[in-house]
Amino acid sequence: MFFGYMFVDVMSPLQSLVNTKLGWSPEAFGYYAGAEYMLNVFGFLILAGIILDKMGVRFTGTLSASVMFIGACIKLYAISSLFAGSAFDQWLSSWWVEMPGSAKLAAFGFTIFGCGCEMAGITVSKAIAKWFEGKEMALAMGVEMAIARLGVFAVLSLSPRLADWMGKNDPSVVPPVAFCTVLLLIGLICYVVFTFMDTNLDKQLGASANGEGEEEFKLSDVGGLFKSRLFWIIALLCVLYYSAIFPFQRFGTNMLQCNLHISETQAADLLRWFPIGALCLTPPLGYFLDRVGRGATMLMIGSLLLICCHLIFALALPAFPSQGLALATIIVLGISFSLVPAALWPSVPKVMDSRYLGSAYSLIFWVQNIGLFGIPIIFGAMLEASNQGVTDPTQYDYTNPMLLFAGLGIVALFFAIWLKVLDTRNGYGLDKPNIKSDNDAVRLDGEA
Ligand SMILES: NCCCC[C@H](NC(=O)[C@@H](N)CC(=O)O)C(=O)O
Repeated sequence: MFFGYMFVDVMSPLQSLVNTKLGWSPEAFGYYAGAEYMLNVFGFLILAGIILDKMGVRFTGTLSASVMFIGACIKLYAISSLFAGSAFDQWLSSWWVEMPGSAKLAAFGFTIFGCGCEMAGITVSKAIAKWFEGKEMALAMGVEMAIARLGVFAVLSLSPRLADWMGKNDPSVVPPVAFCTVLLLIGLICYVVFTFMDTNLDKQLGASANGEGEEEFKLSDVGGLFKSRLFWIIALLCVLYYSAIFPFQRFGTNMLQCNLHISETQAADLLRWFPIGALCLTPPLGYFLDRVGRGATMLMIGSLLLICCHLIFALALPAFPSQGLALATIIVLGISFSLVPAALWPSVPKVMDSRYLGSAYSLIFWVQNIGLFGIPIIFGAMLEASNQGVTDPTQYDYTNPMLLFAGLGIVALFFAIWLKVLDTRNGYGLDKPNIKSDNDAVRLDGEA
């Protein structure tokens, strides 16, 4: 997940470079960014859930890491000089001309990568549930997410610098993307190593031949989930919250550059503190959740902080272009980005039957992906509409698109409050600790 998240955001700090070098408009960049989720939105994630439940974490993880690598290779080719000016490029550029050929092919590669990455996301959640059942599951998920955030931090730091690899006078998008593609290959090898460890775990547990697939995926469970009010509250909270987070990560560098009138590298250096805040806080919050609880409250506070931060970016930062204000807001947004993920993902097993937990995760990811696909496109279009006639990509006005993020946060807060009310009324235990008694622990020490 570390290398996967690096690849997801490798182009985020390079928006203006991509604009000048490859001719991608903000709208084209928005389409490219949304492409990661396209096939997932059109049902791939549901299929991924079925594959995961049928084939288990070893097969699905290896498959997803391979798909991520293949998608990355396509994207690398799309932005390279090998593709530029080729007959394929000319043909791709000849239709839907607002979207250059390189952007179309890169978006296609990103779509393939996105299928692998999201499949890996649900597989990792299921693997953690398998390895840490009855133990510190929230802490384990928190550490996994922290490692992923470290990847975002690393890539925001490295990407602009790698772009200058050939010299500051001739920056290029190719070195950072090539670097992250190689990392994905290393990630695939790491997962293959994990499959041997997982086989050993099954042997230790005396599990059946493949030790997996206990939770059969039933289509009727999907129907049941769609009829569940609780499922929709969680899924909608998830999509609204994350739609104001991940797309922000992608456009944030340019937003800071435009508001603060600083270089791309300086802006990326500021933005990288956002995942760092989340990196530091998500594991301790997972630990807290395992032992003390307060998951539903954390979801409310996290949504509230999100709204405040995006309102500051939209309204206060253009009026008071201070790096200090930007940094403080980024850090608070990082705190919000710890509270909600730390509480959200371990809450799902509390309210969903373990029989269809894998399917529940994949369906929540699916609903979430619809937002992650659509919002960057809407955001890019709003940015373009608010900046008619602006040709310099460092002079955009980000007020309206940032207000969109704040609006998403307001609706997310509404769902967080609703969840808290239902939890108080029906006693789902979302505010209760995960670990009831250390004596209940199973799996790692093999004792029931
Ligand atoms: N094991 C993964 C838990 C979910 C982590 C969560 N990621 C997502 O929700 C992804 N579907 C989003 C994406 O890949 O863009 C996170 O907080 O990072």
